[in-house]
Amino acid sequence: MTSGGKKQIKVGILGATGTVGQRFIQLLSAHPYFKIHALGASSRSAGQEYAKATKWKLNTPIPDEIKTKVVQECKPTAEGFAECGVVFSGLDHDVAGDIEESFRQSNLIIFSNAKNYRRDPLCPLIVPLVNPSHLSIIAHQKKTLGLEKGYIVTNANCSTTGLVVPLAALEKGFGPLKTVMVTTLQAISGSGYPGVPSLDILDNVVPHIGGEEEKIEWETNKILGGLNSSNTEFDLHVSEEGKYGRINVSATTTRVPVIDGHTASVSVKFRDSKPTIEEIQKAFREYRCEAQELNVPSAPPQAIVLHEAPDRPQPRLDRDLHNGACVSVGRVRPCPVFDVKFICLVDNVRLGAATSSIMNAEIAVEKGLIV
Ligand SMILES: NC(=O)C1=CN([C@@H]2O[C@H](COP(=O)(O)OP(=O)(O)OC[C@H]3O[C@@H](n4cnc5c(N)ncnc54)[C@H](OP(=O)(O)O)[C@@H]3O)[C@@H](O)[C@H]2O)C=CC1
Ligand SMILES: N[C@@H](CC(=O)OP(=O)(O)O)C(=O)O
Repeated sequence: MTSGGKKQIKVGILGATGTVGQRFIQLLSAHPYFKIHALGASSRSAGQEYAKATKWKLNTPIPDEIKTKVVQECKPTAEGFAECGVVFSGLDHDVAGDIEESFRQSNLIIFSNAKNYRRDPLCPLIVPLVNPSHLSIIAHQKKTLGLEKGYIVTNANCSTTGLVVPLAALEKGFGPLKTVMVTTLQAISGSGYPGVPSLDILDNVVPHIGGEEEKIEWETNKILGGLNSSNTEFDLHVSEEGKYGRINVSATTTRVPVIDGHTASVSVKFRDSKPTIEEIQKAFREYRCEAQELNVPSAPPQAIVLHEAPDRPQPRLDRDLHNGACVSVGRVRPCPVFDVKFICLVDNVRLGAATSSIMNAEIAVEKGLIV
């Protein structure tokens, strides 16, 4: 089948019944490059029609052609997966490691939301509005593992995703950063379904999300860092020549009674420069990235939407901008301790998860890594 003159690639979705899986289905149900071919979830869901297996929570209906599709077990040999040109994973991290590896070993291409392979030295950790150049390590991943076709690409933790886009704009405009302090206010949907009990989150703020702070502190440096000249090793933001060093990132993460949309309060110190607030606002406004240059279908017209009003961004008002594929930034102001501080907002299930995986795969198609 073709769409817009291009042959559509059959795709599978692992964890198709979950919070991220549902977004995959919504976003892929009318996609110009990809056509949903196989759905996988746990043995609790396998063998059932999708509409019966899932607790659909989105405000658009389950696409008709998906409703009656039978959910498979997450095995590369299960019906449909072998023909898939890409397999998207929204699997729980407890099971993602082994399942994604079994798909890779079967020479399938995985774009994963789970944390399991983000720190793997062979796997790119890609925020599509920041570092798709890291896809260049794929040849090395396949060669090292002796695989002709299979590989794994990961996308970042959802809060990290919202943070690194404005940080990338700052580094692009004014050179390396030295220190970042970030405090998040994270939506309930970030913990999947059914997630945080209502008696814990209503009328409350929970000042702890297990493992989240360490992920933000570590992932930021892999994403904003580079690859060596032979495309075989990530520098984790430490350049050989000493031009830049690891960014010190300190994160505090909290859960708040918002359904979708992670907000973060960020303070930044530059390593060498001292731009004005107007120059920083201009850098945010004018930030452009490779996904936009390649004009892939999910790339937002603006990677960063800069809000002028003093009470924006807000999750309820701003998370749907550009179909949840951009980062909103506002309240850019001087920081009396560091150099600048601002607020950012990301839709945690779209750009923070499913949209990033899809955009990464679109970029991989454009780079000839998926055929
Ligand atoms: N929600 C978010 O904002 C974000 C989530 N992520 C990551 O994405 C992944 C999915 O998260 P989310 O959608 O929120 O989680 P959910 O809990 O909502 O969904 C989990 C999915 O994993 C499946 N699953 C669970 N156990 C097994 C198993 N043993 N074998 C096969 N499938 C299994 C579930 O199937 P079943 O319905 O049959 O139980 C379900 O489809 C996680 O790794 C998460 O960390 C990343 C960024 C943001
Ligand atoms: N921990 C995130 C969501 C998530 O699953 O993150 P990760 O993919 O990094 O495990 C949240 O609670 O909002």
